[in-house]
Amino acid sequence: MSKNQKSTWTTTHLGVIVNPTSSKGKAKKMWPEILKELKKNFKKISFYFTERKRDGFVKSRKLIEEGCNTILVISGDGVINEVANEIIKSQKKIALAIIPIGTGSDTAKPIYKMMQDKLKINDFIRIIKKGDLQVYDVGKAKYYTTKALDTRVERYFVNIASVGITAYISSKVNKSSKKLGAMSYAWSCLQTTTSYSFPPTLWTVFDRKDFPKVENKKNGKVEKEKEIEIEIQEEEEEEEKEEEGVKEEQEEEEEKEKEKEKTNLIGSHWGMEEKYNISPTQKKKIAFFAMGIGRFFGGGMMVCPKSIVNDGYFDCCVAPSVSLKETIQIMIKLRSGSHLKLDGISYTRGKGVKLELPKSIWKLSEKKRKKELDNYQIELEGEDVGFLPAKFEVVPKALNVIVYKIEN
Ligand SMILES: Nc1ncnc2c1ncn2[C@@H]1O[C@H](COP(=O)(O)OP(=O)(O)OP(=O)(O)O)[C@@H](O)[C@H]1O
Repeated sequence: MSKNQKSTWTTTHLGVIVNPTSSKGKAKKMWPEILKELKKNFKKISFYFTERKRDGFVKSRKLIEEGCNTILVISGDGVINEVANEIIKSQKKIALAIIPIGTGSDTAKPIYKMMQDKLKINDFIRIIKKGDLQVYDVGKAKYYTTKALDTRVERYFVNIASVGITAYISSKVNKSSKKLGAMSYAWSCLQTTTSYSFPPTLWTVFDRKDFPKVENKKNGKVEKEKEIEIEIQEEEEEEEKEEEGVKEEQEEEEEKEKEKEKTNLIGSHWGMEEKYNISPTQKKKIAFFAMGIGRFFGGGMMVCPKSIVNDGYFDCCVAPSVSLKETIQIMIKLRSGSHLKLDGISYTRGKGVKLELPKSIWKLSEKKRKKELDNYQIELEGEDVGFLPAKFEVVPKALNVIVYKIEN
């Protein structure tokens, strides 16, 4: 295998998964033409349409059982994620290929070196047949799927995972008809920025590796990190003052004990500490925390512009909670990746990340806590999948992807 971990792959049995609903039915319309071309190039083809949400998991398991050695996904990021999960879990050497037809299609952007919009069906098929295979790291996320925080699952991601306003936006976009196409994200972003309450969040990066410092430019200034930093300690003290006199001393003691038990049970110790070097836990009100194997999310926002798909690290980008105007400024700069120059943006690498809820959340009534958890959602490849607390780890070189290589 060459230095950049590329090799050539011959597809002997091609499996295809088509999401007929992705990009408002575009994949379904294009399928007859795609199938005709595929038949000219591949001897053995099996294919399925996804019939409902999460059907990508089921249909890709079928293709793996049928012995396919390449699975081509014709869809957006959501179904790509489902198929990638089954390929990784199978532990078989199966190549993932993509014809990106989705609303956002962010996963495919590094794979096709941003050329995907210029490529025609024939080009995609030629690339898949040529079989330039690249090894990808993937992320493994462990999080809660219910607001009662009683069900915990693991799921892989091949592009970006994030929490904060970005996950909140994803949940809004996914509930919408996506009728504005890629603009759906921008529209929901504008609507959400005015209604989202930026919550205090705790995060720990494991095996942290910092980039050399980027100089801040005056015209791109947002409030200094120091100014927006909210110490959770202060908040807790304030809340405690408010609570003073409301509860009997004994009741308070009992509550503290219960709280301790609960935070110990939920996400406070997930075995990351033994495995990696720990950096100090940060406590801040944030706009978002994104960690990337890939570079893009939200339909073309380059949140992790320095990310390398197989360096063994997540690129972690943390945006502070600032004013509405400045949040919009960050969102605009995300399109070109120039947000890294803004004050208050933190950008580092790590092999693992732990994201936790502030302790103050346990002082809320169950009803209020469940409502507050809307601000602590997690999105993987644009799908809102669950809630904090959560841990994320890089699984190095876990997936083989057929990529576009510029030919001389
Ligand atoms: N036949 C179907 N009916 C309803 N939902 C489906 C169907 N097939 C797949 N899904 C679900 O649709 C969601 C979105 O799919 P996908 O990501 O492929 O398209 P998209 O939303 O247009 O693109 P992107 O994620 O790139 O914005 C996924 O959660 C998937 O499970």
